Amino acid sequence: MSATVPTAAADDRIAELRGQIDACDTEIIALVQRRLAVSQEIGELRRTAGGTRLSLAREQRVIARFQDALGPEGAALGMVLLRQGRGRL
Ligand SMILES: C=C(O[C@@H]1C=C(C(=O)O)C=C[C@H]1O)C(=O)O
Repeated sequence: MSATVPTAAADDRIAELRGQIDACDTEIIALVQRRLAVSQEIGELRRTAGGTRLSLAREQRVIARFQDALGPEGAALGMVLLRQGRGRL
C-alpha cells in the first residue's frame, strides 16, 4: 500500500522546505560576498608587496577541497568562486 500525501499537505511542506532553501541561499550569498572581499584583500596585499596576484598552488588546494567534499560539481563550484575573485587578469 503506497501512502499518498494529500495535495494541500504536500504544498504546505514544499512551501516550508522552500523557506529553508531560501535561508540557505541567503547564507551562501553572504558567505560568497565575504569570501570575495577576503580574497581581494589578499590579492591586494600580495600585489603591493610586489608578488603575483594569484597563487596557482593555493588554488589547486582550494579546488581539491571542494572536489573531496562535493565531487566533480564541487570542483566546478570552487572554480566559479576562484574566477569571481580574479576580476580582470
Ligand atoms: C586569496 C588568495 O589569492 C588568490 C585567490 C584565491 C582564492 O580566492 O581562494 C586563491 C589563490 C590565489 O590565486 C590566496 O592566495 O589565498
